[in-house]
Amino acid sequence: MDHILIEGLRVDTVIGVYDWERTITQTLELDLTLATDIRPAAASDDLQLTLDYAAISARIQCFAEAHQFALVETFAERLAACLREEFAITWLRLRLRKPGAVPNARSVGLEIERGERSPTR
Ligand SMILES: Nc1nc2c(c(=O)[nH]1)N=C([C@H](O)[C@@H](O)CO)CN2
Repeated sequence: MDHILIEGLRVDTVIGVYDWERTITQTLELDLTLATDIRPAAASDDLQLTLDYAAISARIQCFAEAHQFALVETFAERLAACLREEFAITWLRLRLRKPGAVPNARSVGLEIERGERSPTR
């Protein structure tokens, strides 16, 4: 299976469990791996036949602006569901980081995988 990658996508959103976090926006950093078969697009040189990483990135920006979750877990789960509904994504891996959330940690966040992987060809 082939993968389309989106790495280091930074989005601003209201997110956090504490009162002070409800009054500000914070930046989340996302890495996505999106399973697809790139061969039809490659054979025809046609964007319509693949996952448009620009359109997906724009949708993620829009999603972040439209929601105000407490937990990064909720953000990740709901975003994964949204992307799978709106794009032809059979499987995805989403890594999400919340920089600066824990002062002495280089990074905190999570990684999820959703959907079914097609058999390896
Ligand atoms: N597993 C999680 N732990 C914590 C979260 C979270 O979303 N998932 N959030 C916080 C706070 O909002 C933190 O980011 C603020 O410093 C704490 N733990």
